[in-house]
Amino acid sequence: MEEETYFPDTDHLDFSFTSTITNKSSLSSSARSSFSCKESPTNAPTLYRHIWDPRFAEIKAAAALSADGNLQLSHLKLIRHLGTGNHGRVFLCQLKDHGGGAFALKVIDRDSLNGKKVSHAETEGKILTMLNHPFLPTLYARIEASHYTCFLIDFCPNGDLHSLLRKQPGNRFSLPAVRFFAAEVLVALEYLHALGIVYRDLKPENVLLRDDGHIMLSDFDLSLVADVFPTVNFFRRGKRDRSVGGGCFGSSVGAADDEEVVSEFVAEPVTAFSRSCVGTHEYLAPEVVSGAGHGNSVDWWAFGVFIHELLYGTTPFKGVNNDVTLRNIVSSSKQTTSLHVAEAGISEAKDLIEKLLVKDPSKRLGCTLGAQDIKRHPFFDGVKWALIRQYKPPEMVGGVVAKRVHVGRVKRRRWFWKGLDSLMMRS
Ligand SMILES: Nc1ncnc2c1ncn2[C@@H]1O[C@H](COP(=O)(O)OP(=O)(O)OP(=O)(O)O)[C@@H](O)[C@H]1O
Repeated sequence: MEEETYFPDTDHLDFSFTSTITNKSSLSSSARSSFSCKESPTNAPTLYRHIWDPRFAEIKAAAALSADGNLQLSHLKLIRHLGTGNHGRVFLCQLKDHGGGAFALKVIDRDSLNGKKVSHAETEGKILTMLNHPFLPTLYARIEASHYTCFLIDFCPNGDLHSLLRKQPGNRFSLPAVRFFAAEVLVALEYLHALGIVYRDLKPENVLLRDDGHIMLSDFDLSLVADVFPTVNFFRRGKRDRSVGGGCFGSSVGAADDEEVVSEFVAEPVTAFSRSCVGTHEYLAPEVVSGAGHGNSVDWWAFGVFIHELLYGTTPFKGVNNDVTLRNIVSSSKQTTSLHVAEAGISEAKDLIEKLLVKDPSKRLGCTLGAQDIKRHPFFDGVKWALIRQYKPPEMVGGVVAKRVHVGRVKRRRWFWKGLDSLMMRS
């Protein structure tokens, strides 16, 4: 790796956090909306983890004041509206009397949802309770109040990757920045798959940026929850790859002169199966478009489209309208981009994209051996996966700036749901 990349040697790692402030203009709903034709059934238990997280202590202190010991809407102060999605609105908020920490409150008005959307909202609630990962939202509380279901999660003050991409020269990120974001998304997808969750809606709009510039994947309403049957696989690798392989899940079990056999833990939701037509047109995998049925493979396809978009500023199959886009995705002709990027590492990036955008899911990188197979690709050479949380996020136009968000100074806005308003006032 070159010295200026965002994956420096351990000795030069910047362990300090980049404090940042909101990029307000980017907190709008996306132009490329997701769609779905079918949904997954689910329930939604509530559980809390991260007991070491001081925000849980603040929430516990606030909740202790209520009769039932649960956090109520009245414990929260809404600061401003952050955005509106298909299922509800998201607000910036903080606890009224305990500390100044910022949260995002996703408010779903159940009365306004039809059957399919109710199920999507339940799926999202179920998945949020399962997550415990730095690149995924933490569910601090689920609040049921009247016909509202509310999820209290981490606030991401730096907008989303799509908005940030549009601010860059040429609407594209530098290759080291692409590697940084792709690596973090890969780790998040690996974790989701290990839990049996097929994400199904990867796109830059759903990759939010935390205050420290690291990512948070959001929006799980289209996800599919399936069983995982972890396996241990054996494969041969060249000895030069030794530092890249299985990390804490892999170990070497045999060796030749220049090759060794390595065992590797693979946890992919390989039994996940759905015929639902869900996702965002430009990101749909061919098996989704053709209705042949799909599983975990769709996320690895979308990962290829995602890297392409970050690198070239456009998705590879985009047509003049959605129908043409879908035709391009399933057409047998090989898609190549005519866009030219001359940067060190571009041939590795192109190779990775090609291996992810293989139309046959059984031959697509990642579909059999999971994320580890993708981590081993030369595009990610030099990435120290175990230290990924410590890498310094890239500095770029319109990106994070060195100032921590202070919710107390954000101008308070009127919001529109009078019912919600009155619930917030009740003690
Ligand atoms: N945790 C968060 N921190 C900051 N802003 C957020 C957060 N979650 C959501 N937002 C903002 O609120 C908007 C609405 O988010 P939401 O998840 O409800 O819908 P969406 O991303 O548009 O997708 P969908 O409609 O498919 O659910 C997003 O576009 C984003 O800008």
